[in-house]
Amino acid sequence: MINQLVKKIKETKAPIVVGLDPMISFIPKHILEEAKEVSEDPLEQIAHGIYEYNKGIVDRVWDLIPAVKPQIAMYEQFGVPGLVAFKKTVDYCKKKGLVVIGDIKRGDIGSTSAAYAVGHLGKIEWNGKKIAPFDEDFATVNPYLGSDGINPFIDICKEEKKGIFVLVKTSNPSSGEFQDQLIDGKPLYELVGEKVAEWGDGAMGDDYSYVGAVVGATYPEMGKVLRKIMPKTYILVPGYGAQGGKGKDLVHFFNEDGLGAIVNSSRGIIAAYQQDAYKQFGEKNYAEASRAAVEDMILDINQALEGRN
Ligand SMILES: O=c1ccn([C@@H]2O[C@H](COP(=O)(O)O)[C@@H](O)[C@H]2O)c(=O)[nH]1
Repeated sequence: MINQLVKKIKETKAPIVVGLDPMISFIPKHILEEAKEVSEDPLEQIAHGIYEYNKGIVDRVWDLIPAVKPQIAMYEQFGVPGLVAFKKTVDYCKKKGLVVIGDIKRGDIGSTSAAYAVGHLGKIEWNGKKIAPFDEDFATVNPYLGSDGINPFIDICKEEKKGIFVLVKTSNPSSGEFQDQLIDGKPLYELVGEKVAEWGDGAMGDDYSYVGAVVGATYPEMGKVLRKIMPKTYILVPGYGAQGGKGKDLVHFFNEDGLGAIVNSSRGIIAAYQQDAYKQFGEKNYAEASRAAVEDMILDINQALEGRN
């Protein structure tokens, strides 16, 4: 799947991911009103609204982008109907030819990690049939439990040609509390980066590894260091837009050939119609506003990359 992701990034010339992190306050009124007709159950109404809202955005941006990143928490909060909306979103995006990164941030003791890996990236066997439960192409993984927690994901990635992005340096303000702690003079995120490169060596695609890394756009200097430590690792870079990251901060996350990183924006794209810059589109045309925001993001990042040469 890493090969497909790289191919799609080259085709679209868009090293970006649209984060599908729906919140009720983002969903236009006309969609929520319509959702009330489909069920008596409030959770099912919300889940229906989420799916229709996502579909509207995906229909207007799929041709511009290589990948989407649905954040499972935004669906899980609405219980089983929410998870059904997550799965329907994954399937719809894949039907549109998009690479799907499930932002699930899992990781546990080996046996439990194996179950997470099967559920999200692998297949179960039942009555002689193989069934892929959630079937994302990539999943985000938390490395805090060490190799035991990561290896089951890597095994499934090799079997299914899928991939993971391991949290290395996260974008949030307090990420340094643990991740920047020095161990024998080295920050923990560097040690994790070294381990990601090592895990990745055993799981190579054509040019990049199935084992990627998450490094926040809000820490560009650390991104520069980590790029060098993990030359064959694709870096998923959240923190653009709503968290303050800008194209000019991100050039060092990329390799010289302009590959090696893919930048996520969620709220900045899917709720663009609520922002001053795109308010003129209006609520009904929310998806058009998202398309304009995607075009602006691609331009911002590509101009920054061209400017460094
Ligand atoms: O370090 C990290 C890891 C993951 N995320 C996730 O990315 C999106 C960001 O959303 P925005 O609306 O673009 O801020 C969200 O799903 C986070 O859980 C991250 O932000 N930082």
